[in-house]
Amino acid sequence: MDQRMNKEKVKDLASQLYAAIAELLHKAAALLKEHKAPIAECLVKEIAKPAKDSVTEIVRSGDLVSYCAEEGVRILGEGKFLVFDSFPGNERTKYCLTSKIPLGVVLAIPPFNYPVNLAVSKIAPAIIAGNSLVLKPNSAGFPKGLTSCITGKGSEIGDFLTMHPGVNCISFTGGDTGVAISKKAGMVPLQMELGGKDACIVLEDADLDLVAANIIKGGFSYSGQRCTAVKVVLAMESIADSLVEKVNAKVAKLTVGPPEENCDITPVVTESSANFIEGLVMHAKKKGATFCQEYKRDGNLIWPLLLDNIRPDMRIAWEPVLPVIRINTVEEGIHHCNASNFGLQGCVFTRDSNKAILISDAMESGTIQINSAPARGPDHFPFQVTYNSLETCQAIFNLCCVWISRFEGQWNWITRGHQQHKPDDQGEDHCDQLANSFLRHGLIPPLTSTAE
Ligand SMILES: NC(=O)C1=CN([C@@H]2O[C@H](COP(=O)(O)OP(=O)(O)OC[C@H]3O[C@@H](n4cnc5c(N)ncnc54)[C@H](OP(=O)(O)O)[C@@H]3O)[C@@H](O)[C@H]2O)C=CC1
Ligand SMILES: O=C(O)[C@H](O)COP(=O)(O)O
Repeated sequence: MDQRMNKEKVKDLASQLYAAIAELLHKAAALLKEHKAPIAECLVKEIAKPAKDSVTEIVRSGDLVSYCAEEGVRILGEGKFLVFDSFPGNERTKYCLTSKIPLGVVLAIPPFNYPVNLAVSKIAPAIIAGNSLVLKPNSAGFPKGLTSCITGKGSEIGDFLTMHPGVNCISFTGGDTGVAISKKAGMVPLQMELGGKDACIVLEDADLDLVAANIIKGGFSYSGQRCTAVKVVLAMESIADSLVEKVNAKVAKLTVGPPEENCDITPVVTESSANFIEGLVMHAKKKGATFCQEYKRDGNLIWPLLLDNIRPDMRIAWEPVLPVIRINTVEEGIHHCNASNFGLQGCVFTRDSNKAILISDAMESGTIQINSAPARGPDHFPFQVTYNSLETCQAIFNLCCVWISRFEGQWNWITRGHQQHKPDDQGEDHCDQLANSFLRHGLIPPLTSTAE
């Protein structure tokens, strides 16, 4: 009896769910912004992100949480209404209503480089859509059970989490690890944002001052460790000398040192990262690349370096090291860009808008910026990717499809369409799952048995 009453209560609450969660998210956003200074300090200490960029990341994350709350209530409130006779051979005897329902438990795994922003970009959409969430590695501020945090090394606990039968969706951002996860995870929806090899194609007619400024911003901010960093410059031979000169002049002005002092270039995240970069630099040197600056390293701190006359047979370096490949035709540039499997973003610099559009179309990357460096933000813009960067979309819900038959003047609800969630060990049905979801959200009190 109590169970039934609670299920009724769940139905009553359904219309309030999104609005109630949106309120929680707005509170979380306000908390994030209120505590931006101590949280940013953690980023400075843990990942050596320059202090001002760390604060920006927290503020931007707060804004994103609020944005998800606002958009979520609108988007999730929308459904579809289809009529049977819109497909050949049918009469209007049936209708179909679709709405969105939660997937269940979402496992969120963000990377090191935007630990707050890329965590909230998974948390907020999952939560507003009515899911509960397990985050590796951090989370706070929601009712008990709605979000959980499991810390540990990915190499040790990763398989346990990603192959856990209670997980209904995995939202991952990182490198090749995502490819391995996709092979192990089985039949759960995956949202993957993986690495990018973002190319910057520069044509003869480009505004070279603008290009140089964007190469510096795109290639060297957070020491080149953004997935949207410019990773290779593909410059037409006729302007390459002039462009390299302008970029070099700006590289010389970059400050190098600790994140606390807001230096432009700060230590890369781990010693193994620094060793990896050094390996690539040494390989390029052996193969005859032109070093525009002296290669300099102190521990994990690597001074910014532009490597000119890079050829495709060199294992091209990135992070605070930026390679320049000189090209003679646009086709050559497109070919180098498309040789990578990591088509996250790219950019084209030219004054010719027709060419810009044609080249953008030919570049096999999710997003191409014209006359501007690659960037994910503003965070509400679509962030499309191709190939091993995989599909990206942070909205997390199932489409709940309801067919309605009109039969002899009556409306019959005949089926509830697909639900991709895995039933748990207790064989929860959809309504139980919703009820438990509400419980987890703290929107209804726990069931108490009055039967005895
Ligand atoms: N496309 C995009 O939007 C973005 C992509 N990136 C990419 O992320 C990469 C850098 O981030 P990084 O953190 O080094 O990436 P990794 O792929 O190494 O790690 C990403 C996350 O996965 C965890 N992990 C590691 N092994 C496993 C496993 N077996 N199962 C489950 N989880 C696991 C890591 O935990 P642990 O740290 O404990 O190992 C970490 O939390 C770069 O390639 C960058 O291009 C970064 C930002 C945005
Ligand atoms: O994916 C990343 O590395 C960050 O989300 C980059 O965001 P940005 O390009 O807006 O700095």
